[in-house]
Amino acid sequence: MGEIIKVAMPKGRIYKKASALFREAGIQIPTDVDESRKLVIPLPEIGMEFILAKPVDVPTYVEYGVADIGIVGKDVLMEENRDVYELLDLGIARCRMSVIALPDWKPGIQQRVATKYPNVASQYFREHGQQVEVIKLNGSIELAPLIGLADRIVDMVETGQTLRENGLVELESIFEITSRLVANRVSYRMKNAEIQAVSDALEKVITAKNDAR
Ligand SMILES: Nc1ncnc2c1ncn2[C@@H]1O[C@H](COP(=O)(O)OP(=O)(O)OP(=O)(O)O)[C@@H](O)[C@H]1O
Ligand SMILES: O=P(O)(O)OC[C@H]1O[C@H](OP(=O)(O)OP(=O)(O)O)[C@H](O)[C@@H]1O
Repeated sequence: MGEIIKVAMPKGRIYKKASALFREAGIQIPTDVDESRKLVIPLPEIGMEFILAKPVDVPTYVEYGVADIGIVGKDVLMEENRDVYELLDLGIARCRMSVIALPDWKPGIQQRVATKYPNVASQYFREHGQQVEVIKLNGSIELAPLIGLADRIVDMVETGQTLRENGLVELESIFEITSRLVANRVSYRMKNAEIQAVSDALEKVITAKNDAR
């Protein structure tokens, strides 16, 4: 028997997609974690222990080594800038990070930008030589231009439904987002066989899916 791998799993929309992927890879992880309030879930039968975390905190648990591996969106990795080893692009929870505004938006001096991703937004506007004031929000970002808090927002677009229903337009897509498998750098060395086996099993399923496209 190998060592137990501690896995930081994000609660919410990624969990559902990730659990489906794990199961396709032959790793029978539970699908009903949302129905319980339990946060640490021992799964000795598959050599794992799940830590159910808020998505944005996953890289923190992995960097500090309290989780050996984790699943997290590229958006969070870009924003949090934690020292973790990115093992695999899982290809799930696909969306993009974009700059968004009302259709009549015009460039101006010292504009305000609202976002859940202040580091990503600040870097983007710095690189584009635009001076903006970045305002951090925690959700419903699309509200900000509608009610005059900000001129533009930086947020995720998946289907575009939120934009359409609020009369907003995408000015530019900054980068593509999918969920990633990440590992703690020390764990990756110490529990290499176990972690690599999980990564390989997932990669096989992802490659088969890509080939079928
Ligand atoms: N509309 C979307 N389509 C696809 N993936 C998305 C979408 N929105 C977010 N994601 C991905 O899912 C991750 C988690 O999003 P989710 O909405 O579950 O959590 P959250 O809003 O950060 O957390 P919480 O709801 O607990 O505050 C994001 O970091 C991103 O990678
Ligand atoms: O293009 P769409 O398919 O409409 O998806 C994009 C929306 O999904 C995310 O919001 P989420 O559901 O996480 O809500 P919140 O960030 O406002 O809490 C994102 O912040 C957008 O608002």
